[in-house]
Amino acid sequence: MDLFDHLTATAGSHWTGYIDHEFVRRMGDGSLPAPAFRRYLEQDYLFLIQFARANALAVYKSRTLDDMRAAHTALGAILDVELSLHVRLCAGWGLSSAALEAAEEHPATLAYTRYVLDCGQGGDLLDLHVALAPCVIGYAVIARRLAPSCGASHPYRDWIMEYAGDAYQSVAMRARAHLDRLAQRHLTQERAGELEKIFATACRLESDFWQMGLDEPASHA
Ligand SMILES: Cc1ncc(CO)c(N)n1
Repeated sequence: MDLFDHLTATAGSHWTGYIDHEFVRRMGDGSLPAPAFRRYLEQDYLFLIQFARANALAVYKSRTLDDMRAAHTALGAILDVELSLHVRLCAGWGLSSAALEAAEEHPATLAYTRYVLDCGQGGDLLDLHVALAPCVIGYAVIARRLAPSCGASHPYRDWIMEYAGDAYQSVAMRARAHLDRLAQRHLTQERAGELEKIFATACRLESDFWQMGLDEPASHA
């Protein structure tokens, strides 16, 4: 069992509530209303910007070149791949770059992103990577579960295939392996409880992020 398996097991319903959230299920069966998805896409653009900052913080917090390179690679993947794909996906859903730039952060976006940044600022690199694990690795798990039921005309195919595709899956696998290397160096019995709490909190905040899409669908477009 690696650290990620341990964290998902101890997070229990916080983890399953996140990966099995109604938003995810309805995205999977195609019944998610388009305005809910648009709201999610708009806020996820703002999320990704803060997520890039969190990875930049991981570069800064690194004490070894291996850690620094791992965070730098993740930062590059967000800035050069994920954000460009996201902006293109948004355009396909009627959200222009101007609309994305004018969007304001929803409290659920603020809460989640600043929580992750605070874990990194107040803690060390392991705290930060544990706070990031539900995002990076969680999305790979979610998309892999949705992919088999995703036919050619599925409305959310582009999103599902982006995260289920080899490029993203290997980013997530590398993050998972790196998390385990960090744990081997820094995880002590005394720290375990605190890290489990960080992971479970991040899962709850991811669930709130899905819920925001359902509760506050985009009014425009
Ligand atoms: C809210 C959220 N969590 C994780 C990811 C994966 O990068 C994302 N794009 N958005």
